[in-house]
Amino acid sequence: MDFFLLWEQVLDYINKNDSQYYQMFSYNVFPTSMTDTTLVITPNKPYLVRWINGVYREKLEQIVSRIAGKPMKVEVAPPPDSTAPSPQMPVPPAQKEAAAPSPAPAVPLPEDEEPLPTPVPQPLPETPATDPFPKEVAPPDFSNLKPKTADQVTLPDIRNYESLHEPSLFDTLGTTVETKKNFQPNPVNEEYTFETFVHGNCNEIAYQAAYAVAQTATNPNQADQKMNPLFIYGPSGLGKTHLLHAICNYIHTYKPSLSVLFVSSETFTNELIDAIQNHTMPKFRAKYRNLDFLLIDDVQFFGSKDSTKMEIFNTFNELFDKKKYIIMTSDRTPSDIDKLEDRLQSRFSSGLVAPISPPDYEICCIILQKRAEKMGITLPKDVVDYIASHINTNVRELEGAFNKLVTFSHIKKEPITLSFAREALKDQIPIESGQELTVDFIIDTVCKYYGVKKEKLLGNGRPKRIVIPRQIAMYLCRNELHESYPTLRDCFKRKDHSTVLYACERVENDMAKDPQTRAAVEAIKKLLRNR
Ligand SMILES: Nc1ncnc2c1ncn2[C@@H]1O[C@H](COP(=O)(O)OP(=O)(O)OP(=O)(O)O)[C@@H](O)[C@H]1O
Repeated sequence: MDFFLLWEQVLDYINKNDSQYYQMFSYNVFPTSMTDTTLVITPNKPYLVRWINGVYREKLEQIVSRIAGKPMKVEVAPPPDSTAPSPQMPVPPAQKEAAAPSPAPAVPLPEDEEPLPTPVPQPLPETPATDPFPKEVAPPDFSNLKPKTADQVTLPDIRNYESLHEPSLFDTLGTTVETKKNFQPNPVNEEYTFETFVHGNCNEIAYQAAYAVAQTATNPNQADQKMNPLFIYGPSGLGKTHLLHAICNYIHTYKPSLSVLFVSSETFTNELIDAIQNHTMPKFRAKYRNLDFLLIDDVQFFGSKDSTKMEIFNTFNELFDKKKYIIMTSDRTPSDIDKLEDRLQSRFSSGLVAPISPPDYEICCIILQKRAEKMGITLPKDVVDYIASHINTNVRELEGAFNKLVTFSHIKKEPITLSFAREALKDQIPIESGQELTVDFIIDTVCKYYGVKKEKLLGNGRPKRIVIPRQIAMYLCRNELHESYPTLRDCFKRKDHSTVLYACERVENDMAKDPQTRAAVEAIKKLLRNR
């Protein structure tokens, strides 16, 4: 069978049976080749490779094998250009008091891509048609929405640097956290909303899904049980807990009458043990089983707690039966949680499993700029670039670096410049790391990337395959090293510094218009960073 036809049938199967994933597969994943035993598929987003391998590959193999009528493997190949980012500025949900916004789709719809043709419907014999997710779901319409007014500018209290760090959400372990309506004090952080969450490739599915789930509070008719439970996973400091807070805040704003409970797995476990010891299980059950939304942070810890597993399972079943939502976060996929028994693993995976990956450079820049904007601080572009290009695996660390910089600048009464930032952040970003970044190193890297000879790049030849790398090398030297135009004129053996100036402007323009140039520059920057 032709692999396109096979893939169409796979999509059709997913549409009927796992419709929460249908859009993601049909818009973002493409079959690329097939042998007798293996179908190779390629997602157009690098994070989907990890997601499919971690969450859905086994299931895909079963589906493909059934359609092909023989055992088949599925191989997930990375997209040809895994470096091209396309982040979006955060789009806030409505601020309207009365009318709540319309629901978001479970997964993002890339603006620049047309949907594939509808798959040929050839259902597998033993697959009952289930309540399919609408095929033509438009992306959320945020066009008439405005961001929240920026808070009053408050400079941090420089006497207490630690207080500048966002409180670690692990600090709340052991405390039951509930929306304002039910408990005092209210530990749900009102700052953590969908509007303050910057989303892009690295977290789009999780963001959209969390937003869609929150919206079911105001649109119960739109509730899609295919997203229940919602399981958000990813490494530390990437905004999983932020999204849980955002859901709580959203419901509190638009539907405060609903009962929402937000706990860490630790709290759940402690309360359960307490209830067993004090013979108060009925009270415990009444608390956990009469909710509209249960949000549990860090469920990876359930794996090691034997005593809780049965209770979790029963709690889940009861909430599911009542069609109440459960949203969980974890640092790994359900199948990677050690010692989590099969039935819990499959419960956790039975809705939408949404990944969050480390942010790319652009997302880090936006987060920094938003933080600065909120504090009324102007952060020079080269400082944003410096921090974002060095600290981009953990948003908590990124924010820590920003807070430290602001504090130091306040204490020393000095403006934030690149050299000030280098000095202030030398513990986080060691200056001596790896090879020194120099004009020569940048030129060598660009030459290597494009496969051109250094003497050609520094020569006077004008073929396009030399001019483009030459201009990109000039742009990178200017942006990464902040060398002056006359210095760069000499380094590049040009007669006039306006050649360098023109090159920098040209590359900047091309990057804005042409994704290929943008991707190339990002790829080279990555090479420079990993030197
Ligand atoms: N995409 C984002 N946009 C804005 N802020 C973010 C984003 N991602 C993370 N943050 C911020 O980073 C900090 C850490 O996020 P959070 O605590 O939600 O991470 P986490 O993934 O739950 O980490 P952990 O697994 O360690 O609990 C918070 O201050 C959060 O607001």
